[in-house]
Amino acid sequence: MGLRLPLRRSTSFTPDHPALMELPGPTALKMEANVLVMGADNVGKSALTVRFLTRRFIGEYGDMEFIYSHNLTVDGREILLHIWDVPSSQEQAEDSSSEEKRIQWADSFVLVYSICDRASFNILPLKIQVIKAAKGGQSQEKVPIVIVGNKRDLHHQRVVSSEEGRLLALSLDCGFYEVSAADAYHGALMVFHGLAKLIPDTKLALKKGTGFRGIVKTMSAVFARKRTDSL
Ligand SMILES: Nc1nc2c(ncn2[C@@H]2O[C@H](COP(=O)(O)OP(=O)(O)OP(=O)(O)O)[C@@H](O)[C@H]2O)c(=O)[nH]1
Repeated sequence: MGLRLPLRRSTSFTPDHPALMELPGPTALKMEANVLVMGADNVGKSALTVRFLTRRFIGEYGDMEFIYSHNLTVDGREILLHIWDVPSSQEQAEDSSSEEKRIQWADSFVLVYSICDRASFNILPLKIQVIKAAKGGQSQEKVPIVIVGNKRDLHHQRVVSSEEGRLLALSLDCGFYEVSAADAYHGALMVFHGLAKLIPDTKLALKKGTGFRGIVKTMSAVFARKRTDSL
């Protein structure tokens, strides 16, 4: 099977939440960060991402893989987020080294589960352990991770309580949000805004090579070995 690089899309963003109305002053810092959206299949990773980027919920998202670039202003810092949403079908077709390389690419992580799907919640501790092992190493610096319980609108099908989600996040030192990508935009906004707040300036440093060319280069590195294997 041929391998393809994720397409890159840019979106513009005008905050409308009062907390986000802080316009950057002339000395505002411009920074970049890579965000990896992870979780089990069908939990709403694409719905959450697309809701944040476009404010819309379109229902079905297919299997397209994108890196989206999107500006967000947080605490006077203008941050260009590069958000990589990996369809689970893609993940399942890969070996674990691809996931490891994506984790290395990312500075911060959104881990999504569905409140109606216990298994999607149960896999999170292991995923977070893998992320922390790969990113944390010997460093004491906290890895920016938010856990998101999605599909909050389906309360009659709920099998994971809010308390369980909150406790897991607390025990793993992560942010926590419960949202419905289907119902509202602000939950999705709060997820990415909250994540951006967790990213320290040291990780947001103006990194050469995180622009498009850098991403393509990184993606090429991620898939180079597989492409070679498939030749
Ligand atoms: N009721 C409800 N349905 C949702 C919500 N978010 C997503 N969905 C639905 O759940 C299904 C899966 O959503 P996706 O965004 O494609 O999920 P995904 O995690 O990206 O899925 P994969 O492609 O398997 O990785 C779709 O039918 C969505 O319409 C939500 O908040 N509420």
